[in-house]
Amino acid sequence: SHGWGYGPGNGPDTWGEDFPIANGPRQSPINIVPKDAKYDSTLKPLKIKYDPSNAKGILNNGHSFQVDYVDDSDSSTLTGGPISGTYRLKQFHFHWGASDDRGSEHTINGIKFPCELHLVHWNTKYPSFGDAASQPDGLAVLGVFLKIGAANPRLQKVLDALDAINTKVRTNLPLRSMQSNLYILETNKGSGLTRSNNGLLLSLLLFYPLLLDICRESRPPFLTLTQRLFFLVLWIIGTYDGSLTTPPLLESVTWIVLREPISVSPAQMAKFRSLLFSGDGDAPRCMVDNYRPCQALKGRQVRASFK
Ligand SMILES: NS(=O)(=O)c1ccc(C(=O)NCc2ccccc2F)cc1
Ligand SMILES: [Zn+2]
Repeated sequence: SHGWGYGPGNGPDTWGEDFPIANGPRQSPINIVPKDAKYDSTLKPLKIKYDPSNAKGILNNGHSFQVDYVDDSDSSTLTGGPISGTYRLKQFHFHWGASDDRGSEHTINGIKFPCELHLVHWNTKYPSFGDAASQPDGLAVLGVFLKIGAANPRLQKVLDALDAINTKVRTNLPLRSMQSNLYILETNKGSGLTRSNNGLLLSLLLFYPLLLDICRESRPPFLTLTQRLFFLVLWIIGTYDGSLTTPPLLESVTWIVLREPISVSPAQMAKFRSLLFSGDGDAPRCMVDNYRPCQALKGRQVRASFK
């Protein structure tokens, strides 16, 4: 039988046949309406710690491409925000459209972004990702929107590796040339950094890509004093209890969607779209529109970390 996918015969509308949870009470993605999100002052600062040496391999799994991480230690973790305990980074991947008017899974006031990055973490109170994936508090996925703008040099390193995984491959390719440099960044919420200090916040956002510096060949430059002084504030536009957005659609994800998008250039989007759903030897099918449409909220509360 043909597996699930995003085509006419096996797309999101057919997933409920093999995965009845597709119509469950906490499915993802959703449309986020900021004015309906509840400001939650108890949300702690999000602490993101990513370690350069953990990037393991890059893989085209026939639905997206993902960069897998070694997750046998707490060297790349997510804590704070709405979650309690420590969640380990397992992999990150993307969803994108055939054109810039669509591609993201979550939407904001119905607006679609051309691409959405998912950083997938699992709760270390469980022995493995597979165990955590079936628990209501097992996973936490950080969702970051990409918007069309200047080319993102950090993203480019990942995209350069795509030539080697143009078609669905089974094994992880070594990422020798893609040692990632991700920084230990404390975020803080209330230290006088209000929305009014736009200047400071704006300059902070210049450092923002550091967080998502998903790979850089050179040795990480030592953070300058000013960088140390900068606390990165990550505004959460919506956090809610949801699910995996692809089969098995397990309802085990605490979603944390960030407000600030990162940039991607049209040429870089073309690179995403050069990937194939198909495997070697199959008729080539461009990997585009690999996003699930928004699902019903079913009474869920969406919380935000800012007014
Ligand atoms: N788009 S997303 O919501 O961020 C998402 C994240 C991870 C998966 C995944 O790991 N699937 C395989 C899988 C699922 C359950 C158990 C083991 C697995 F390998 C699927 C979707
Ligand atoms: Zn995803």
